[in-house]
Amino acid sequence: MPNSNVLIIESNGTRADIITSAMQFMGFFPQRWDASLPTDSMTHDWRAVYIGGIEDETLCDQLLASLEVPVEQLLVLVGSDSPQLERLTKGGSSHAAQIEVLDFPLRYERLAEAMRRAPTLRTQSNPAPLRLVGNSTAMGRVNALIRQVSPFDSSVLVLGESGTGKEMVARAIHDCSPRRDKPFVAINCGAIPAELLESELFGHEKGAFTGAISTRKGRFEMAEGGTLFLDEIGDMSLPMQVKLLRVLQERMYERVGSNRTQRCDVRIIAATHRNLEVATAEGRFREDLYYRLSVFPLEMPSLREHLDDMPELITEFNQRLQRRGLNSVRFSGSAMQSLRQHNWPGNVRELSNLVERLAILYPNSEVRASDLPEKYRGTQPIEETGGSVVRAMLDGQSKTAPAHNRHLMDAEVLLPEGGVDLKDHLADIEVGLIRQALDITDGVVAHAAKLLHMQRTTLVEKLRKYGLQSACRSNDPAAESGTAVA
Ligand SMILES: Nc1ncnc2c1ncn2[C@@H]1O[C@H](COP(=O)(O)OP(=O)(O)OP(=O)(O)O)[C@@H](O)[C@H]1O
Repeated sequence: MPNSNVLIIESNGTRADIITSAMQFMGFFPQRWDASLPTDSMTHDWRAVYIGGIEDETLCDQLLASLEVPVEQLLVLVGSDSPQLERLTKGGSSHAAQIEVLDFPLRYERLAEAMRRAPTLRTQSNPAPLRLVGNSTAMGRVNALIRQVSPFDSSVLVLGESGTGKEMVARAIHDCSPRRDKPFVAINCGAIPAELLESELFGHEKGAFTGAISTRKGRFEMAEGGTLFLDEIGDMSLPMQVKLLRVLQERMYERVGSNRTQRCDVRIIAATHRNLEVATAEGRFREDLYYRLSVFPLEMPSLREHLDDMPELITEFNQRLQRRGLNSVRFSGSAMQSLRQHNWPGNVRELSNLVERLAILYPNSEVRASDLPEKYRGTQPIEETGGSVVRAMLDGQSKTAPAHNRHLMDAEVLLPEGGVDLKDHLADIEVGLIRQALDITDGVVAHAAKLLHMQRTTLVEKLRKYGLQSACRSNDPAAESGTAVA
Protein backbone atom coordinates (compact mmCIF):
# COMPACT_ATOMS: atom_id res chain seq x y z
CA MET A 1 0.00 0.00 0.00
CA PRO A 2 2.01 3.03 -1.18
CA ASN A 3 -0.13 5.56 0.72
CA SER A 4 -0.02 3.80 4.08
CA ASN A 5 0.49 6.20 6.93
CA VAL A 6 -0.29 4.17 10.06
CA LEU A 7 1.64 1.00 10.79
CA ILE A 8 -0.14 -1.58 12.98
CA ILE A 9 2.17 -3.94 14.85
CA GLU A 10 -0.14 -6.36 16.61
CA SER A 11 0.02 -10.15 16.90
CA ASN A 12 -3.57 -10.45 18.16
CA GLY A 13 -5.64 -10.73 14.94
CA THR A 14 -8.92 -9.45 16.43
CA ARG A 15 -7.20 -6.40 17.94
CA ALA A 16 -5.41 -5.70 14.65
CA ASP A 17 -8.77 -5.87 12.81
CA ILE A 18 -10.40 -3.42 15.25
CA ILE A 19 -7.58 -0.87 15.02
CA THR A 20 -7.33 -1.23 11.24
CA SER A 21 -11.07 -0.65 10.68
CA ALA A 22 -11.16 2.32 13.08
CA MET A 23 -8.18 3.92 11.32
CA GLN A 24 -9.74 3.35 7.90
CA PHE A 25 -12.98 4.87 9.15
CA MET A 26 -11.05 7.97 10.21
CA GLY A 27 -9.54 8.31 6.73
CA PHE A 28 -6.05 6.99 7.46
CA PHE A 29 -4.36 4.24 5.50
CA PRO A 30 -3.30 1.57 7.97
CA GLN A 31 -0.91 -1.21 7.06
CA ARG A 32 -0.52 -4.29 9.24
CA TRP A 33 3.01 -5.32 9.87
CA ASP A 34 3.78 -8.77 8.68
CA ALA A 35 7.12 -10.48 9.35
CA SER A 36 7.14 -11.72 5.76
CA LEU A 37 7.10 -8.18 4.33
CA PRO A 38 10.46 -6.92 3.10
CA THR A 39 11.48 -3.96 5.28
CA ASP A 40 11.91 -1.66 2.28
CA SER A 41 8.23 -2.11 1.44
CA MET A 42 7.51 -0.17 4.59
CA THR A 43 9.10 3.17 3.84
CA HIS A 44 6.03 5.36 3.39
CA ASP A 45 4.53 8.61 4.58
CA TRP A 46 4.23 7.27 8.13
CA ARG A 47 2.33 9.37 10.56
CA ALA A 48 1.72 6.96 13.40
CA VAL A 49 2.56 3.48 14.53
CA TYR A 50 0.44 1.29 16.81
CA ILE A 51 2.34 -1.16 18.98
CA GLY A 52 0.37 -3.96 20.59
CA GLY A 53 1.25 -7.57 21.25
CA ILE A 54 4.89 -7.77 20.24
CA GLU A 55 7.25 -9.47 22.69
CA ASP A 56 10.59 -8.92 20.97
CA GLU A 57 12.09 -5.60 22.12
CA THR A 58 14.86 -5.57 19.54
CA LEU A 59 12.47 -6.29 16.69
CA CYS A 60 10.19 -3.51 17.93
CA ASP A 61 13.06 -1.01 17.92
CA GLN A 62 14.26 -2.18 14.52
CA LEU A 63 10.78 -1.70 13.08
CA LEU A 64 10.55 1.82 14.45
CA ALA A 65 13.98 2.65 13.09
CA SER A 66 13.08 1.24 9.66
CA LEU A 67 10.22 3.73 9.28
CA GLU A 68 12.71 6.41 8.26
CA VAL A 69 10.70 9.15 9.89
CA PRO A 70 12.38 11.62 12.25
CA VAL A 71 11.39 10.72 15.81
CA GLU A 72 9.64 13.96 16.57
CA GLN A 73 7.37 13.43 13.58
CA LEU A 74 5.99 10.08 14.66
CA LEU A 75 3.04 9.37 16.92
CA VAL A 76 3.46 6.09 18.81
CA LEU A 77 0.23 4.50 20.01
CA VAL A 78 0.73 1.71 22.54
CA GLY A 79 -1.83 -0.78 23.80
CA SER A 80 -2.17 -0.47 27.60
CA ASP A 81 -1.38 -4.21 27.91
CA SER A 82 1.43 -4.25 25.36
CA PRO A 83 4.65 -5.94 26.51
CA GLN A 84 6.41 -2.79 25.25
CA LEU A 85 4.29 -0.33 27.25
CA GLU A 86 6.58 0.23 30.19
CA ARG A 87 9.73 0.56 28.16
CA LEU A 88 8.19 3.02 25.69
CA THR A 89 6.38 5.22 28.18
CA LYS A 90 9.42 5.43 30.44
CA GLY A 91 11.43 6.66 27.51
CA GLY A 92 13.52 3.45 27.40
CA SER A 93 13.25 3.28 23.66
CA SER A 94 15.39 5.79 21.85
CA HIS A 95 12.77 5.98 19.09
CA ALA A 96 9.69 6.96 21.02
CA ALA A 97 8.43 10.43 20.19
CA GLN A 98 4.87 11.39 21.07
CA ILE A 99 3.34 8.47 22.99
CA GLU A 100 -0.36 7.74 23.47
CA VAL A 101 -1.63 4.78 25.48
CA LEU A 102 -4.82 3.08 24.26
CA ASP A 103 -7.10 0.98 26.47
CA PHE A 104 -9.29 -1.87 25.27
CA PRO A 105 -12.14 -2.12 24.54
CA LEU A 106 -11.10 0.71 22.25
CA ARG A 107 -13.20 3.87 22.30
CA TYR A 108 -13.44 5.63 18.98
CA GLU A 109 -13.30 9.14 20.55
CA ARG A 110 -10.13 8.23 22.43
CA LEU A 111 -8.44 6.97 19.27
CA ALA A 112 -9.57 10.06 17.34
CA GLU A 113 -8.19 12.33 20.07
CA ALA A 114 -4.88 10.48 20.06
CA MET A 115 -4.59 10.69 16.27
CA ARG A 116 -5.16 14.43 16.36
CA ARG A 117 -1.81 14.62 18.16
CA ALA A 118 0.06 13.12 15.23
CA PRO A 119 2.50 15.84 14.15
CA THR A 120 2.17 16.98 10.56
CA LEU A 121 4.71 15.13 8.49
CA ARG A 122 7.12 17.06 6.38
CA THR A 123 8.63 14.39 4.19
CA GLN A 124 9.27 14.44 0.49
CA SER A 125 6.29 12.17 -0.09
CA ASN A 126 3.95 14.72 1.51
CA PRO A 127 1.15 16.07 -0.69
CA ALA A 128 1.88 19.45 -2.28
CA PRO A 129 1.64 22.18 0.38
CA LEU A 130 -1.29 24.57 0.02
CA ARG A 131 -0.35 27.66 -1.98
CA LEU A 132 -0.90 31.15 -0.59
CA VAL A 133 -2.51 32.75 -3.62
CA GLY A 134 -2.77 36.41 -4.50
CA ASN A 135 -1.18 38.99 -6.79
CA SER A 136 -3.33 41.92 -5.74
CA THR A 137 -1.72 44.92 -4.09
CA ALA A 138 -3.09 43.85 -0.70
CA MET A 139 -1.74 40.30 -0.95
CA GLY A 140 1.51 41.58 -2.45
CA ARG A 141 2.02 43.55 0.76
CA VAL A 142 1.34 40.43 2.85
CA ASN A 143 3.83 38.40 0.81
CA ALA A 144 6.48 41.09 1.19
CA LEU A 145 5.99 41.11 4.99
CA ILE A 146 6.23 37.31 5.10
CA ARG A 147 9.56 37.46 3.24
CA GLN A 148 10.86 40.20 5.54
CA VAL A 149 10.00 38.56 8.86
CA SER A 150 10.65 34.89 8.03
CA PRO A 151 14.44 34.79 8.52
CA PHE A 152 14.22 36.09 12.09
CA ASP A 153 12.89 34.51 15.27
CA SER A 154 10.69 37.49 16.15
CA SER A 155 7.15 36.73 17.33
CA VAL A 156 4.49 37.55 14.77
CA LEU A 157 0.89 38.51 15.48
CA VAL A 158 -1.40 37.82 12.53
CA LEU A 159 -4.59 39.86 12.67
CA GLY A 160 -7.66 39.71 10.49
CA GLU A 161 -11.22 38.55 10.11
CA SER A 162 -12.09 34.87 10.24
CA GLY A 163 -11.20 32.94 7.09
CA THR A 164 -8.74 35.49 5.70
CA GLY A 165 -5.84 33.01 5.70
CA LYS A 166 -4.11 33.73 9.02
CA GLU A 167 -3.06 30.12 9.56
CA MET A 168 -1.83 29.88 5.96
CA VAL A 169 0.36 32.91 6.56
CA ALA A 170 1.76 31.38 9.75
CA ARG A 171 2.70 28.24 7.80
CA ALA A 172 4.19 30.33 5.01
CA ILE A 173 6.41 32.18 7.51
CA HIS A 174 7.55 28.86 8.98
CA ASP A 175 8.19 27.38 5.53
CA CYS A 176 10.34 30.37 4.54
CA SER A 177 12.26 30.40 7.83
CA PRO A 178 15.45 28.58 8.85
CA ARG A 179 13.16 26.40 11.03
CA ARG A 180 11.42 24.95 7.96
CA ASP A 181 12.76 21.42 8.54
CA LYS A 182 11.52 21.36 12.12
CA PRO A 183 7.88 20.90 13.15
CA PHE A 184 5.11 23.45 12.63
CA VAL A 185 2.59 22.81 15.40
CA ALA A 186 -0.75 24.61 15.56
CA ILE A 187 -3.16 24.87 18.46
CA ASN A 188 -6.49 26.65 18.62
CA CYS A 189 -6.48 28.26 22.06
CA GLY A 190 -10.17 29.14 21.75
CA ALA A 191 -11.28 25.57 21.06
CA ILE A 192 -9.66 23.93 24.10
CA PRO A 193 -11.31 24.26 27.54
CA ALA A 194 -9.27 26.58 29.78
CA GLU A 195 -8.54 23.81 32.31
CA LEU A 196 -7.01 21.57 29.63
CA LEU A 197 -5.04 24.22 27.76
CA GLU A 198 -2.11 24.20 30.16
CA SER A 199 -1.49 20.48 29.77
CA GLU A 200 -2.03 20.77 26.00
CA LEU A 201 0.62 23.46 25.77
CA PHE A 202 3.15 22.24 28.31
CA GLY A 203 2.38 18.50 28.60
CA HIS A 204 1.85 16.59 31.82
CA GLU A 205 3.38 13.89 33.98
CA LYS A 206 1.67 10.56 34.54
CA GLY A 207 -0.80 10.93 37.43
CA ALA A 208 -0.68 14.76 37.39
CA PHE A 209 -4.49 14.79 37.40
CA THR A 210 -7.35 12.31 37.02
CA GLY A 211 -7.13 10.85 33.56
CA ALA A 212 -3.39 11.55 33.15
CA ILE A 213 -2.63 7.87 32.70
CA SER A 214 0.65 8.49 30.94
CA THR A 215 3.25 11.17 30.57
CA ARG A 216 2.42 13.36 27.60
CA LYS A 217 4.34 15.94 25.63
CA GLY A 218 2.79 19.35 25.19
CA ARG A 219 2.70 21.43 22.01
CA PHE A 220 5.76 23.45 23.06
CA GLU A 221 7.79 20.26 23.29
CA MET A 222 6.36 18.95 20.02
CA ALA A 223 7.32 22.19 18.29
CA GLU A 224 10.88 22.19 19.70
CA GLY A 225 13.23 23.80 17.21
CA GLY A 226 10.27 24.80 15.03
CA THR A 227 7.24 27.08 15.15
CA LEU A 228 4.21 27.07 17.44
CA PHE A 229 1.09 28.68 16.00
CA LEU A 230 -1.26 29.92 18.74
CA ASP A 231 -4.57 30.51 16.97
CA GLU A 232 -7.36 32.55 18.60
CA ILE A 233 -4.94 33.89 21.21
CA GLY A 234 -7.54 36.55 22.09
CA ASP A 235 -9.69 33.81 23.64
CA MET A 236 -7.02 32.68 26.12
CA SER A 237 -7.92 33.01 29.82
CA LEU A 238 -6.00 35.55 31.93
CA PRO A 239 -4.31 32.91 34.17
CA MET A 240 -3.09 31.09 31.06
CA GLN A 241 -1.84 34.38 29.59
CA VAL A 242 0.41 34.74 32.67
CA LYS A 243 1.88 31.26 32.07
CA LEU A 244 2.43 31.94 28.40
CA LEU A 245 4.10 35.26 29.12
CA ARG A 246 6.61 33.53 31.37
CA VAL A 247 7.57 31.08 28.60
CA LEU A 248 7.98 33.94 26.15
CA GLN A 249 10.15 35.87 28.59
CA GLU A 250 12.26 33.08 30.06
CA ARG A 251 11.98 30.39 27.40
CA MET A 252 11.32 27.89 30.21
CA TYR A 253 8.32 25.91 31.41
CA GLU A 254 7.33 22.86 33.44
CA ARG A 255 5.02 20.02 32.47
CA VAL A 256 1.86 19.92 34.58
CA GLY A 257 2.69 17.80 37.66
CA SER A 258 6.45 18.21 37.31
CA ASN A 259 8.89 20.59 38.94
CA ARG A 260 11.59 19.93 36.37
CA THR A 261 12.06 23.07 34.31
CA GLN A 262 12.46 22.56 30.56
CA ARG A 263 14.10 24.98 28.17
CA CYS A 264 12.42 25.60 24.86
CA ASP A 265 13.46 26.93 21.51
CA VAL A 266 10.24 27.67 19.70
CA ARG A 267 9.21 30.56 17.48
CA ILE A 268 5.75 31.89 18.33
CA ILE A 269 3.23 33.04 15.76
CA ALA A 270 -0.11 34.04 17.25
CA ALA A 271 -3.35 35.00 15.52
CA THR A 272 -6.69 36.45 16.40
CA HIS A 273 -9.77 37.91 14.76
CA ARG A 274 -10.35 40.06 17.86
CA ASN A 275 -9.18 43.60 18.41
CA LEU A 276 -6.50 43.00 21.04
CA GLU A 277 -6.01 46.70 21.73
CA VAL A 278 -9.65 46.95 22.80
CA ALA A 279 -9.35 43.70 24.79
CA THR A 280 -6.26 45.13 26.51
CA ALA A 281 -8.02 48.40 27.32
CA GLU A 282 -10.93 46.42 28.77
CA GLY A 283 -8.61 44.27 30.90
CA ARG A 284 -9.38 41.02 29.04
CA PHE A 285 -5.90 40.74 27.55
CA ARG A 286 -2.62 41.43 29.33
CA GLU A 287 -0.83 44.42 27.92
CA ASP A 288 2.64 42.94 28.54
CA LEU A 289 1.69 39.78 26.62
CA TYR A 290 0.22 41.87 23.82
CA TYR A 291 3.51 43.75 23.38
CA ARG A 292 5.53 40.50 23.52
CA LEU A 293 3.39 38.91 20.82
CA SER A 294 3.00 41.87 18.54
CA VAL A 295 6.67 42.47 17.84
CA PHE A 296 5.71 42.13 14.19
CA PRO A 297 2.00 42.60 13.52
CA LEU A 298 0.71 41.42 10.16
CA GLU A 299 -2.78 42.45 9.11
CA MET A 300 -4.64 40.17 6.69
CA PRO A 301 -6.94 41.92 4.21
CA SER A 302 -10.58 40.84 4.04
CA LEU A 303 -11.55 39.22 0.74
CA ARG A 304 -13.52 42.41 -0.05
CA GLU A 305 -10.17 44.18 -0.16
CA HIS A 306 -8.60 41.82 -2.72
CA LEU A 307 -11.43 40.80 -5.02
CA ASP A 308 -8.97 40.86 -7.93
CA ASP A 309 -7.49 37.63 -6.53
CA MET A 310 -10.80 35.83 -6.86
CA PRO A 311 -10.12 34.11 -10.24
CA GLU A 312 -6.74 32.84 -9.02
CA LEU A 313 -8.24 31.69 -5.73
CA ILE A 314 -10.98 29.81 -7.61
CA THR A 315 -8.33 28.09 -9.76
CA GLU A 316 -6.45 27.10 -6.60
CA PHE A 317 -9.61 25.68 -4.96
CA ASN A 318 -10.46 23.75 -8.14
CA GLN A 319 -6.97 22.25 -8.09
CA ARG A 320 -7.43 21.26 -4.44
CA LEU A 321 -10.76 19.59 -5.34
CA GLN A 322 -9.10 17.72 -8.21
CA ARG A 323 -6.33 16.51 -5.89
CA ARG A 324 -9.09 15.06 -3.69
CA GLY A 325 -10.50 13.26 -6.76
CA LEU A 326 -13.49 15.63 -7.05
CA ASN A 327 -14.77 17.63 -10.01
CA SER A 328 -14.02 21.26 -10.67
CA VAL A 329 -16.32 24.10 -11.73
CA ARG A 330 -16.12 27.22 -13.94
CA PHE A 331 -17.83 30.57 -13.54
CA SER A 332 -19.29 32.65 -16.37
CA GLY A 333 -18.32 36.31 -16.69
CA SER A 334 -21.64 37.42 -15.22
CA ALA A 335 -21.35 34.94 -12.33
CA MET A 336 -17.95 36.49 -11.54
CA GLN A 337 -19.53 39.95 -11.66
CA SER A 338 -22.14 38.81 -9.14
CA LEU A 339 -19.52 37.27 -6.87
CA ARG A 340 -17.61 40.56 -6.86
CA GLN A 341 -20.70 42.27 -5.46
CA HIS A 342 -21.02 39.86 -2.51
CA ASN A 343 -19.84 41.05 0.90
CA TRP A 344 -17.89 37.84 1.83
CA PRO A 345 -18.21 37.92 5.64
CA GLY A 346 -16.51 34.47 5.76
CA ASN A 347 -13.71 35.70 3.45
CA VAL A 348 -11.55 33.23 1.52
CA ARG A 349 -12.93 30.25 3.48
CA GLU A 350 -16.45 31.19 2.34
CA LEU A 351 -15.26 31.33 -1.28
CA SER A 352 -13.54 27.96 -0.93
CA ASN A 353 -16.73 26.41 0.50
CA LEU A 354 -18.84 27.94 -2.29
CA VAL A 355 -16.54 26.56 -4.99
CA GLU A 356 -16.78 23.10 -3.44
CA ARG A 357 -20.57 23.29 -3.16
CA LEU A 358 -20.99 24.42 -6.78
CA ALA A 359 -18.50 21.82 -8.03
CA ILE A 360 -20.80 19.17 -6.55
CA LEU A 361 -23.94 20.76 -8.05
CA TYR A 362 -22.43 21.62 -11.45
CA PRO A 363 -19.55 19.15 -11.96
CA ASN A 364 -17.12 20.23 -14.68
CA SER A 365 -19.61 22.80 -16.02
CA GLU A 366 -20.00 26.54 -16.16
CA VAL A 367 -21.99 28.25 -13.43
CA ARG A 368 -24.00 31.28 -14.56
CA ALA A 369 -25.12 34.12 -12.34
CA SER A 370 -28.61 32.65 -12.23
CA ASP A 371 -27.22 29.29 -10.96
CA LEU A 372 -25.59 30.91 -7.93
CA PRO A 373 -27.27 30.51 -4.52
CA GLU A 374 -29.55 33.49 -4.05
CA LYS A 375 -27.39 35.48 -1.66
CA TYR A 376 -24.51 35.42 -4.16
CA ARG A 377 -26.54 36.66 -7.13
CA GLY A 378 -25.80 40.21 -6.11
CA THR A 379 -27.66 43.15 -7.55
CA GLN A 380 -27.36 42.20 -11.19
CA PRO A 381 -29.69 44.92 -12.40
CA ILE A 382 -30.78 43.20 -15.62
CA GLU A 383 -31.93 39.93 -14.13
CA GLU A 384 -33.57 41.40 -11.07
CA THR A 385 -35.51 43.95 -13.01
CA GLY A 386 -36.61 41.30 -15.48
CA GLY A 387 -37.77 39.09 -12.62
CA SER A 388 -39.74 41.80 -10.91
CA VAL A 389 -41.49 42.74 -14.15
CA VAL A 390 -42.60 39.17 -14.80
CA ARG A 391 -43.72 38.80 -11.17
CA ALA A 392 -45.61 42.07 -11.30
CA MET A 393 -47.33 40.91 -14.47
CA LEU A 394 -48.40 37.70 -12.85
CA ASP A 395 -49.38 39.29 -9.58
CA GLY A 396 -51.76 41.40 -11.61
CA GLN A 397 -52.77 38.28 -13.56
CA SER A 398 -51.74 40.08 -16.73
CA LYS A 399 -50.48 37.94 -19.55
CA THR A 400 -48.75 40.71 -21.44
CA ALA A 401 -45.97 43.03 -20.31
CA PRO A 402 -47.03 46.65 -20.48
CA ALA A 403 -44.78 48.71 -22.74
CA HIS A 404 -43.74 51.05 -19.91
CA ASN A 405 -42.53 48.07 -17.86
CA ARG A 406 -40.40 46.88 -20.73
CA HIS A 407 -38.99 50.36 -20.91
CA LEU A 408 -38.29 50.19 -17.15
CA MET A 409 -36.31 46.98 -17.72
CA ASP A 410 -34.15 48.71 -20.32
CA ALA A 411 -33.68 51.81 -18.21
CA GLU A 412 -32.25 49.90 -15.24
CA VAL A 413 -29.60 47.98 -17.14
CA LEU A 414 -26.31 49.44 -15.96
CA LEU A 415 -22.96 48.62 -17.48
CA PRO A 416 -20.74 47.29 -14.65
CA GLU A 417 -17.50 49.16 -14.04
CA GLY A 418 -15.24 46.53 -15.57
CA GLY A 419 -17.49 46.01 -18.63
CA VAL A 420 -19.44 42.84 -19.33
CA ASP A 421 -19.33 39.74 -21.53
CA LEU A 422 -22.52 40.67 -23.36
CA LYS A 423 -23.28 37.28 -24.94
CA ASP A 424 -22.83 35.53 -21.65
CA HIS A 425 -24.82 38.13 -19.79
CA LEU A 426 -27.73 37.99 -22.23
CA ALA A 427 -27.77 34.19 -21.96
CA ASP A 428 -27.98 34.58 -18.20
CA ILE A 429 -30.96 36.90 -18.50
CA GLU A 430 -32.60 34.48 -20.91
CA VAL A 431 -32.13 31.53 -18.56
CA GLY A 432 -33.35 33.59 -15.60
CA LEU A 433 -36.52 34.72 -17.38
CA ILE A 434 -37.26 31.26 -18.78
CA ARG A 435 -36.88 29.74 -15.31
CA GLN A 436 -39.22 32.33 -13.84
CA ALA A 437 -41.79 31.86 -16.61
CA LEU A 438 -41.76 28.09 -16.02
CA ASP A 439 -41.97 28.65 -12.31
CA ILE A 440 -44.98 30.89 -12.61
CA THR A 441 -46.77 28.62 -15.09
CA ASP A 442 -46.09 25.48 -13.05
CA GLY A 443 -43.78 24.17 -15.75
CA VAL A 444 -46.36 24.20 -18.56
CA VAL A 445 -44.20 25.01 -21.58
CA ALA A 446 -47.03 26.33 -23.77
CA HIS A 447 -48.03 28.86 -21.08
CA ALA A 448 -44.43 29.85 -20.38
CA ALA A 449 -43.85 30.37 -24.12
CA LYS A 450 -46.88 32.65 -24.24
CA LEU A 451 -45.53 34.62 -21.30
CA LEU A 452 -42.23 34.97 -23.07
CA HIS A 453 -43.90 35.95 -26.36
CA MET A 454 -42.28 33.15 -28.28
CA GLN A 455 -43.26 30.03 -30.17
CA ARG A 456 -43.53 26.91 -28.06
CA THR A 457 -41.04 25.15 -30.37
CA THR A 458 -38.54 27.99 -29.90
CA LEU A 459 -38.84 27.68 -26.13
CA VAL A 460 -38.41 23.90 -26.33
CA GLU A 461 -35.19 24.45 -28.30
CA LYS A 462 -33.96 26.88 -25.67
CA LEU A 463 -34.85 24.47 -22.87
CA ARG A 464 -32.67 21.85 -24.56
CA LYS A 465 -29.87 24.33 -25.21
CA TYR A 466 -29.70 25.37 -21.56
CA GLY A 467 -30.49 21.92 -20.11
CA LEU A 468 -33.66 23.22 -18.44
CA GLN A 469 -35.98 20.32 -19.27
CA SER A 470 -36.16 19.35 -15.63
CA ALA A 471 -37.97 22.64 -14.92
CA CYS A 472 -40.93 21.53 -17.10
CA ARG A 473 -43.85 19.43 -15.94
CA SER A 474 -42.85 15.79 -16.12
CA ASN A 475 -45.81 14.97 -18.40
CA ASP A 476 -44.94 17.79 -20.79
CA PRO A 477 -43.21 16.30 -23.84
CA ALA A 478 -40.64 19.11 -23.66
CA ALA A 479 -39.40 17.60 -20.42
CA GLU A 480 -38.10 14.56 -22.29
CA SER A 481 -34.74 15.32 -23.75
CA GLY A 482 -34.50 14.66 -27.45
CA THR A 483 -38.28 14.61 -27.95
CA ALA A 484 -39.25 16.63 -30.98
CA VAL A 485 -42.23 18.78 -30.20
CA ALA A 486 -44.24 20.30 -32.98
N1 LIG B 1 -4.41 33.58 0.03
C1 LIG B 1 -4.91 32.33 0.07
N2 LIG B 1 -4.59 31.46 -0.89
C2 LIG B 1 -5.10 30.21 -0.88
N3 LIG B 1 -5.94 29.74 0.06
C3 LIG B 1 -6.30 30.59 1.05
C4 LIG B 1 -5.80 31.92 1.12
N4 LIG B 1 -6.33 32.52 2.20
C5 LIG B 1 -7.11 31.60 2.79
N5 LIG B 1 -7.08 30.44 2.11
C6 LIG B 1 -7.85 29.21 2.43
O1 LIG B 1 -9.01 29.63 3.13
C7 LIG B 1 -9.28 28.76 4.22
C8 LIG B 1 -9.20 29.56 5.53
O2 LIG B 1 -7.84 29.94 5.76
P1 LIG B 1 -7.21 29.99 7.23
O3 LIG B 1 -7.67 28.80 8.05
O4 LIG B 1 -5.75 30.18 7.09
O5 LIG B 1 -7.94 31.29 7.77
P2 LIG B 1 -7.91 31.93 9.22
O6 LIG B 1 -7.87 33.39 9.03
O7 LIG B 1 -6.81 31.28 10.03
O8 LIG B 1 -9.33 31.49 9.78
P3 LIG B 1 -9.85 31.52 11.31
O9 LIG B 1 -9.75 32.92 11.79
O10 LIG B 1 -11.28 31.07 11.18
O11 LIG B 1 -8.98 30.54 12.05
C9 LIG B 1 -8.26 27.64 4.13
O12 LIG B 1 -8.82 26.60 3.37
C10 LIG B 1 -7.11 28.27 3.37
O13 LIG B 1 -6.39 27.28 2.66
